[in-house]
Amino acid sequence: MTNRAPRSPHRNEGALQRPGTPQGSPSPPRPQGLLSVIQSLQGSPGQELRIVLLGLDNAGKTTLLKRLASEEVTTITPTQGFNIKSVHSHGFKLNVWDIGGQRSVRPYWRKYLGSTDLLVSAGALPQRSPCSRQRQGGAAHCPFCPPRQIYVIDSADQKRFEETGQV
Ligand SMILES: Nc1nc2c(ncn2[C@@H]2O[C@H](COP(=O)(O)OP(=O)(O)OP(=O)(O)O)[C@@H](O)[C@H]2O)c(=O)[nH]1
Ligand SMILES: [Mg+2]
Repeated sequence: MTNRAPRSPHRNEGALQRPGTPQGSPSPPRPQGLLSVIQSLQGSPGQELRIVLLGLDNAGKTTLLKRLASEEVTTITPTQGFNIKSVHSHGFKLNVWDIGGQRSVRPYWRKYLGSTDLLVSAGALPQRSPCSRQRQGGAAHCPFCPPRQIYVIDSADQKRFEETGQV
């Protein structure tokens, strides 16, 4: 049994900010959920998409992955490396990579980010992480992993996950 740190405050830290939203200004109404973003992506033949879940430890990535795969979420331990699941949803084959967020794993994040269709950021990413610059303005492109879309999970998403189990 692994001792977990208390829930970290970073779960929702910055999560209300969409990419490029200036700090301090009110968030604009969120026009679409994660499913809508997935549906907006034109996948390869067979509508196969590579989705990477990235975020600090304890942000809820593995929980989200399990919910996507309609699995029980009672036994969740910190992810040491990564988990991958293929989920069929709404005509898409979603290859979802859940990357561990602990500090010891973060140096390896960029190795998982090549050819990514959709990066789902669970809460704020550290300033020096591969994709953090994209979230801060949209102009600077990460040389390692230009995903086609970035979606930042916000508190409304968290609430919806908890209440309905839907993305
Ligand atoms: N209240 C609440 N708790 C959640 C939610 N999602 C996950 N949790 C809990 O938060 C804890 C951490 O969730 P994980 O899914 O393991 O977090 P993670 O981002 O995968 O963490 P690492 O694998 O360490 O990077 C678990 O105890 C979950 O039950 C959520 O939406 N709401
Ligand atoms: Mg995990």
